[in-house]
Amino acid sequence: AKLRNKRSLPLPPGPDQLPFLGAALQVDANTPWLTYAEWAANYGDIVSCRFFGTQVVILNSEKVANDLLERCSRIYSDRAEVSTVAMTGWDFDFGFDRYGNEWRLHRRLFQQAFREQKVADYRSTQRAAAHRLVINIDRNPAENLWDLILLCASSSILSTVYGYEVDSIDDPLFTINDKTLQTGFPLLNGESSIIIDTFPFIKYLPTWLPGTSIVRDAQIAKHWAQLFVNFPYNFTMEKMKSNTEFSCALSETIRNSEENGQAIPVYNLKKFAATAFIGGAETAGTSSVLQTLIVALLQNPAVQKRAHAELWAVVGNNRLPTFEDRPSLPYIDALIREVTRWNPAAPLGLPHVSTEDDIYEGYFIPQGSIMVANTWAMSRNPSRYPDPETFRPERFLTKDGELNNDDVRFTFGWGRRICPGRYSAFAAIWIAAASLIATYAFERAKDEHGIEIEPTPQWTTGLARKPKPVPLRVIPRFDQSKLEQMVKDVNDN
Ligand code: HEM
Repeated sequence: AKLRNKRSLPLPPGPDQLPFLGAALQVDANTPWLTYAEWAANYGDIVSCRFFGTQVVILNSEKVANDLLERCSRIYSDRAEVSTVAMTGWDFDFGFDRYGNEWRLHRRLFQQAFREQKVADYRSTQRAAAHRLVINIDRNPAENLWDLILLCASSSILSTVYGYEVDSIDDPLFTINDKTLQTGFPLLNGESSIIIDTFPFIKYLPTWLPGTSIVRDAQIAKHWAQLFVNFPYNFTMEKMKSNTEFSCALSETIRNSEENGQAIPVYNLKKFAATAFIGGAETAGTSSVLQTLIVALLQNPAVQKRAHAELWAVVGNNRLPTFEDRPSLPYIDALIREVTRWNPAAPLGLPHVSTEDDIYEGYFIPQGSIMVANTWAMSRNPSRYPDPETFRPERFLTKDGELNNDDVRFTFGWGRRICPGRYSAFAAIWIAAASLIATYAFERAKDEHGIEIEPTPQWTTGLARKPKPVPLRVIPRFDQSKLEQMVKDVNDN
């Protein structure tokens, strides 16, 4: 009887539905978060709709997302079955795992390696990657900046996880990383998955038939995904054999588990490590935040000036910033928080799925609902962030210039699924940002008439939102030998 009562309650309000398609045609596929924000204005903080057969619930405020995904995390921590994930070999990423014991094991391994107290161990690695970035910028044309940032993010995480050192864009692992993202990522969106779910027989057709391009593309993506998982893993195994002192997050995990007498299967070890690699290198991660930072600096010269002035006052002109300077540089932290708020790297987070029927504020939320937290709408909440489109790091400072306690946690997800890489991510981003701003000025490019070109990037769409490269000029603040000397000084100390 109780169940019947529940089911007689209304679903949360939402837009009109078409038979079969539901509300699918009303959503702007490039910027769904904007459509959802419009619905929020019409229907409120919790909106329901159907896409094809699937029940979707969109959470537009931090309060509602907290009430459900955080406080009732026990029943809101599953993920959707996205058929293209396995087809592309991207099931190496446990972020896509269904809620259950296997996910729990991966999550536990990950948290041991990336918990808040542990990530201080990775500082020298993160610093080395940031220094390599500023040296590489000196030696490369400005057009390469986006690649060099990706290289910095990948090399930092590769060194942390696998003890693998990448120095240049020519490293084979950098190519594998790049190809994995380029071939896999476009197929992981809802559209490709819906095509396969709606017409599952496509999977079984010979790939030369027209209409099977998704299947063909998925085979290529899978090839790269397998290299992505196996190549660095095999590297670490070889190193561990030849050098008993060799240490990285993966080797530590293996040695700890052997000491506890609970050896972990290779499949799970590979997945734990590859998930850290993909999270650290790209998806929503470090590189897209740094690229967005560059766009923000170009668009807001006064912000760049203030950030550099703070660095100059604290660090001076004879050395590079280090993690020890961090407490004295609150504006740099405020700047990074503002970057993640202003253009959240994952505007709709990563959807959760509910595993039981539930009731919230008189509305029925059926089991199996896809729960989408609209991070974008939360970042535009005018009562918390007045004039939300304006880029203003001061939002995160108190009157006395200290960091306030808004740590933009909502940009990292919710409950049991909250991003477990967030401490490591913020540290890696911090040292890279401080090093970049201390050593270079980023200025707008000029056209042939000497007129500045507006730095308005195109943004990628899909799960992760990041800016495509913008034209710019990169002006060194030090000559090359001085820069190299300062890098050397840090390493010698
Ligand atoms: C600023 C950079 C980053 C942002 C904004 C970010 C954001 C997110 C978000 C929104 C989620 C989904 C959470 C949810 O389901 O509620 C997530 C999940 C995840 N992130 Fe991050 N992330 C970042 C960096 C990283 C890094 C550097 C790593 C790895 C070292 C990482 C590893 C993961 C993993 C493993 C998950 C899946 C967790 C699970 O499903 O249990 N992330 N991240």
